[in-house]
Amino acid sequence: MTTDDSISTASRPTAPSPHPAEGTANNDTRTAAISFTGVGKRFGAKTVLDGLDFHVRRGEVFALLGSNGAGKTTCINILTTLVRPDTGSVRVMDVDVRESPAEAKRRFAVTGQSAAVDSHLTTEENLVLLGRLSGLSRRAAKARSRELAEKLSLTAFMSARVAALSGGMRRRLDLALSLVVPVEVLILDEPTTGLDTRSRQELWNEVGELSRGGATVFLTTQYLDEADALADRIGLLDSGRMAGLGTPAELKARIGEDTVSIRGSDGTQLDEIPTDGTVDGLASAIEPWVGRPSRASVSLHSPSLDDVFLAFTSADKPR
Ligand SMILES: Nc1ncnc2c1ncn2[C@@H]1O[C@H](COP(=O)(O)OP(=O)(O)OP(=O)(O)O)[C@@H](O)[C@H]1O
Repeated sequence: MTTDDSISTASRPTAPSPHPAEGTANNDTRTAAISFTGVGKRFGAKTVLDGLDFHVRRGEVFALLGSNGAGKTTCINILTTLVRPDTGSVRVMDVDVRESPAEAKRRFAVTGQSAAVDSHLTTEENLVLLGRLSGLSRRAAKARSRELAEKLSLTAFMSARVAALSGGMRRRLDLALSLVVPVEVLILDEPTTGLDTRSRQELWNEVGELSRGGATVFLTTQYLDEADALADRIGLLDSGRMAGLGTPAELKARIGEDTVSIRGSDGTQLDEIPTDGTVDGLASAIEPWVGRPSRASVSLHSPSLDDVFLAFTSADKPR
């Protein structure tokens, strides 16, 4: 028997039913790390965010997933006070980002948007400079730089000029820079875009460690495997609304159960039988096929996050 992680178009559920957006789960904004409440944003005639409601719990890793143009960066820009929403409100650790932007900014760090990066300086010089600009003494800034370099495997690159760093090292430096001053909420906008598999894995490990240390992590990504590997909960953004929200397991369970596929020797699908994932369930699903002369093969399919994404978002919706 083979285990098939992919799913054929024929057997993929067309849409989750019902299609609940759990944006109101944990709707007490005082206990949320981040809350979007009724957030709307238009650019010209285009509605990018359409009354968006969701909450990120304190201490969790939350991944916002969406297709190109779904509005992920717009969410980050509103959250980080770069863009004003037309309607609704966004709070970070119970601070309204519009009413008190300076106070909100002290609660979060954003990777990749550190204005202080100077590619002519070395890794260490950049880290120390940011520490000094953030009010640390020279000695404290140096100590913090070394501590972060060790944590993010940057020690061997401390004397390298940033311009000479690889993409993976540059991402790590971005992450280190955002951690110079400890914050409660870490915002990562597509943190591993363009990185190779090993660098992505290493960055995921770092994010996991930060999360275990108590930080709330809010990240956007187009990579389903990234969300699956990292996130406690995932929000699926589609046409400016939260089309689905839950743990990876909840979202997968919502679009359907495991199925057993029976195929003939020429690959034709002969039967597809829902199963509950237990050994007994599998045995009873394949029982009618045992001893048949067709030399049928059997494979088990569990819904993947790709299936979830396809079921909750639609390619033909306007973006
Ligand atoms: N300043 C702007 N002016 C006009 N349109 C904009 C502006 N910023 C974003 N948009 C539009 O809003 C939509 C959402 O963009 P956004 O960058 O938030 O999406 P995204 O989910 O981050 O996409 P991607 O994954 O491609 O980065 C897009 O259609 C984009 O063209």
